[in-house]
Amino acid sequence: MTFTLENVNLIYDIEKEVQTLALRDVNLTLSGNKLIGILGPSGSGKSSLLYAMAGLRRPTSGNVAYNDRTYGSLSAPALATLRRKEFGFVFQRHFLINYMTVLENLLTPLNKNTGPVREKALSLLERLGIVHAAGKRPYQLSGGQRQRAAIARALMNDPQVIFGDEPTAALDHQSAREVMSLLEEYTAHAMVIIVTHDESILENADTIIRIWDGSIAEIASPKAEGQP
Ligand SMILES: Nc1ncnc2c1ncn2[C@@H]1O[C@H](COP(=O)(O)OP(=O)(O)OP(=O)(O)O)[C@@H](O)[C@H]1O
Repeated sequence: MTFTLENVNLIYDIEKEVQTLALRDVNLTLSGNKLIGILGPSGSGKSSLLYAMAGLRRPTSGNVAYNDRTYGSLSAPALATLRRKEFGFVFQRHFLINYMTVLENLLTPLNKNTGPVREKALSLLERLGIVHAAGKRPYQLSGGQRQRAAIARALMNDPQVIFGDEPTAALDHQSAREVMSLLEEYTAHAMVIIVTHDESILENADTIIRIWDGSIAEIASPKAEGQP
């Protein structure tokens, strides 16, 4: 899979007196099953970049394309279908539904409760080490367990790309490391893009994009640079 961003600008509150230029003339190409980190200070535009790539925010100008599909030429329902089929999302807050069990939370996005879908959900929970919690409600889990459940839910549709917006921010160091290991493991199947303030969770990243005041300040490939 490949993302191509061309001259992307994103202005919030364009109709208001005070506007924010969150992305400034961003040009970027990303491809392959890699762990990609987006780093930068608070307010620098990290989430805006992630949401523009995920098709959750339309840029004010410029183009974003995923493979051969340019978002600007897709209708809102077509873009929503693309997101549902190809992308998985993990946020800082888990957004699990508290009155449903963990298993039901995994089944809900697919809207199916057939045998094979249940099997898949259970096997994901098994892989993520929380199958014993399948019948529990999210509020009965620890923060780390809830985040694993959120990752399992994001993996239910076999996404080609996983977008994580500060997925470890609410976790202690040990849980954050475990969640990152799971996401790193998933790069065998998909591109994983993580927004974070915390550079330490990106120690195994293939690519690190540093963003500053809405512009890309640097794109580094730490692993490649570390090789002789
Ligand atoms: N919905 C919105 N409406 C208006 N301004 C917004 C909106 N979302 C973000 N902004 C502004 O756009 C700029 C970039 O925000 P963004 O959330 O992309 O930054 P960030 O680097 O992810 O920040 P943080 O690390 O604090 O989450 C900031 O100045 C922010 O105040």
